[in-house]
Amino acid sequence: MTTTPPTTTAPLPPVLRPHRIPADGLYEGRRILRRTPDDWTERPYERFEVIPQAATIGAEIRGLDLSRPLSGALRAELNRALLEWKVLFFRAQHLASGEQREFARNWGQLESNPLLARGDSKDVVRFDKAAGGAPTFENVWHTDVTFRERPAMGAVLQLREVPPAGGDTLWADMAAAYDNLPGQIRERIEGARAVHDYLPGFARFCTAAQLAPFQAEFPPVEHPVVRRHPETGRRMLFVNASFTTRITGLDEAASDRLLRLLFQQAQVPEFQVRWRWQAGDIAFWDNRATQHYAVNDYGSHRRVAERVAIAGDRPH
Ligand SMILES: O=C(O)CCC(=O)C(=O)O
Ligand SMILES: [Fe+2]
Repeated sequence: MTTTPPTTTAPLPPVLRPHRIPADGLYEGRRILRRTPDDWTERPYERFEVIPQAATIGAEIRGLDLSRPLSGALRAELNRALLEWKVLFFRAQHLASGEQREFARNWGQLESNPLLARGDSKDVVRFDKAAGGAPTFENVWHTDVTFRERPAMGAVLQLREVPPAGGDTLWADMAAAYDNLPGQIRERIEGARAVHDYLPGFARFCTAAQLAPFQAEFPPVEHPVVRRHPETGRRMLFVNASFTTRITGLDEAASDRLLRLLFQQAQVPEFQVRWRWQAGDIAFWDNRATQHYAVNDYGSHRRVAERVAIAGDRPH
């Protein structure tokens, strides 16, 4: 008598479904992007190659030289990829600072950063601890500048110098984090608001004297705990361990309990992508839909990163 080995027909959980990459190397948009409530479109990308790095977040884009001006069509196609993948990676671009700013300008005004910018350009933040530059937000998950009323829409980061090993960056998908919350928690946070404040996040790197001048410019602000993406309409978890200090209307203990649970949800490995940098690589992320974390595992080696951030709108 022959026995058939047991098989399972159960589908993989949604966040782990593999993407189909056809033999010609062009990714055919398997997933469907919701553009407007009545228009569900599925189109492959036409102008570049998209190599997914994880099921829902992160794609390497091949075949583009970002130092060249973008046509409207190419910008639109890249924006569609950004909305779908939330962080795009481009190898070996080696952009001059001006080129990096020009690329980012295709998405809007650059945001000046009085807290972190050093040197003459107020919109380029250079992370280089060895040279006394801005601290990186290592070991803290965060969405950039949520202590502003209008946090950045996105950011373009280039690694100028990489350590011999380590120094990766992780990004996490806040739509997946929201979608995978238990229903009763989703109900509980619907309509909830939370306070965001730069002080606790920066106090880990800066002295009180360095931070004091910015208190008037950046008073604590309130944002919704769940924000709707302005372009896709998707709901996303919008609290982060670096800047979110309190759920409005809850006492401190209840707020801490709920925030801890939400921070933990935002840090689930299945919602993440990890990029191993080479010098000259660019990462372009949708700051409305993600959090990120720079891994501090390279000892005393040098790692130099430069970032420009694109101005965003008020979360709703
Ligand atoms: O250095 C990194 O990998 C990321 C630093 C960071 O948090 C940022 O550029 O916003
Ligand atoms: Fe950041």
